[in-house]
Amino acid sequence: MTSSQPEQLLPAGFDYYPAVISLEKSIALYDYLCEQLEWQQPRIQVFGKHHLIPRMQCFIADDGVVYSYSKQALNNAPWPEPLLAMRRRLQRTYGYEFNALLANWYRDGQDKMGWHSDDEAELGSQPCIVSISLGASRKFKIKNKITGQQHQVLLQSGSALVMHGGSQQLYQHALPAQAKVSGGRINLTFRTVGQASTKAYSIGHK
Ligand SMILES: O=C(O)CCC(=O)C(=O)O
Ligand SMILES: [Fe+2]
Repeated sequence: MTSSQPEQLLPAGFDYYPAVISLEKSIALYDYLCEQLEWQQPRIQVFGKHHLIPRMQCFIADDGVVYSYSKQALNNAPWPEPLLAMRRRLQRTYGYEFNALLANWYRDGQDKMGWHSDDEAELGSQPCIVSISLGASRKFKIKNKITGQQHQVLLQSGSALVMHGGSQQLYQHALPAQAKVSGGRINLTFRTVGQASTKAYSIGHK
């Protein structure tokens, strides 16, 4: 795990590290997680209509961590050993303790995530979220909530994007569809979720 300076010029609170895992390991982990995680595709309600979310997901968390998705509590999946090892490395590198991990699987370029901030109360006011990318490279967009100014970074396999400080208060982010991308991508977002709150994390994650 590198502790060198982040590469691309992004707004304060977004740090991109292109190669925290070797390409070979990142692809091996992608294949392992595709097969081993219990992927789900929950429904959400947007403007009164029910939709399947446009990606697969799996929520992994310590016992006692409560997470709801559109008012339905999700079961916490257990940590597979390779992700426990990764959590230990990330905790050492970034100095945060993570008790939860939302894994997103974008099966191809049609799968996506809409504009949102990870600003729910149970994440705290200035959360640190470490986002690891495995598989196909995808564009990640960042938008200033007040000025609308946008930034973009290509998230490559084996990279880490660390969101911290005011990144959720001041900006939204999204993973747009990219019709020409045929390969799949898994994204691992390590988080610290408050133990006491039962508020939904993912409302608005269209
Ligand atoms: O797939 C990504 O890189 C973004 C995931 C994300 O924003 C989230 O899980 O909240
Ligand atoms: Fe997010």
